[in-house]
Amino acid sequence: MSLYCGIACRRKSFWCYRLLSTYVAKTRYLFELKEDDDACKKAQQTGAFYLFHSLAPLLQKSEHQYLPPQHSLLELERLLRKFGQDTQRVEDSVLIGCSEQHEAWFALDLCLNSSSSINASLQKPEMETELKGSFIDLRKALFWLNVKDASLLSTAQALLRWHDAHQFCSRSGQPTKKNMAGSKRVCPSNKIIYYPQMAPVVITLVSDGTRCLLARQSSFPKGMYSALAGFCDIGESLEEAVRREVAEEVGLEIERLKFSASQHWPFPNSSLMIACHATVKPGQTEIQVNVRELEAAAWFSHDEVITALKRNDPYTQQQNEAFPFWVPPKLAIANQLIKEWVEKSTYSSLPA
Ligand SMILES: NC(=O)C1=CN([C@@H]2O[C@H](COP(=O)(O)OP(=O)(O)OC[C@H]3O[C@@H](n4cnc5c(N)ncnc54)[C@H](OP(=O)(O)O)[C@@H]3O)[C@@H](O)[C@H]2O)C=CC1
Ligand SMILES: [Mg+2]
Repeated sequence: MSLYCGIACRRKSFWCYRLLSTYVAKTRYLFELKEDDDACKKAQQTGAFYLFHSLAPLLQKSEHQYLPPQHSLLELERLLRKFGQDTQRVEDSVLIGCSEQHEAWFALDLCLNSSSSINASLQKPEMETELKGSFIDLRKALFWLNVKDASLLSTAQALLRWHDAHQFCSRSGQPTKKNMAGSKRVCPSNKIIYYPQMAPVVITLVSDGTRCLLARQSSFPKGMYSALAGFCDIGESLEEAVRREVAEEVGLEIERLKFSASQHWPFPNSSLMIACHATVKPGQTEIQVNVRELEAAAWFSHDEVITALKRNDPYTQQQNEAFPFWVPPKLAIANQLIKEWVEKSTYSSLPA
């Protein structure tokens, strides 16, 4: 009897998928592909591949949107041959999800980890012509992609980057070997298993009751302000990390904290963003910017924030000299926090 669902029908697969809900069946199928290299290799035969070049996803423009094209295994092998690469490179691909019909989705970077990466790098324009698309920086692409594709490509980029950066065992110095799905790497000499990692990051929208606090780093695109964010230190709870980050960055003490949501964020090295709302102690609103961390921080009114939320796609708006105040794109959790604050302030200002 199956350990997981009590169904006595283990055959070739781990479980009898027929008897499970669509979501559970999909989850169990992905689990099987991660655990079983043969099942994963088999899934590649009927799977779909998303292509990257130096971590930039391939996108095609169609009417008013950008879409990441899918390639079958046969098409991918033809392309690899055409680009002078070994078809064995398919095994460098990573599993990133599957459809409800169990078509497995993989991602492969045509440049990273290629034995001829210099050639692959030079060939980029030829590849783009052949593929009828462009490899676009993911930070920019996030403005143009729908939620589903953005999430899939973010996972893919994070996983491809992790594999590229973890090719050697930190104990033995020997090359590590990826499993077929790319859910782990193993050192053949000492059997140490390495799993892809995410760094926990807190992101907090601080409010004084009528205004919210937004800040910018010098590395942000011009005019963009976001909620305060910071990596959790070893040994800290989520609450301690938020309290410390707010004190460190803007010199304020927070009073109340409320969890909002979380999000995987692929930049710079895969973070788990944990988003919260916080309030400061009454009357204690004087900001002291830590200039080693931030370029500027300020309180913004409800109306200013509403105007900023309406300014989307600043990459196409930066035509003139002046850069208006704007906030991170819809797909960033900072945007969600800011929207929640605006909605809450709007409702609370309505007469009872
Ligand atoms: N999705 C969203 O809505 C948003 C996401 N973010 C993300 O949040 C993250 C954290 O924000 P940020 O304000 O930069 O963080 P911090 O305020 O913690 O400052 C970053 C500094 O912390 C150091 N650091 C400590 N631990 C790590 C680690 N595990 N990885 C990388 N750097 C570390 C780095 O120092 P050094 O560089 O000297 O090594 C870096 O300069 C960013 O990666 C950003 O992309 C931010 C805002 C919005
Ligand atoms: Mg910070």
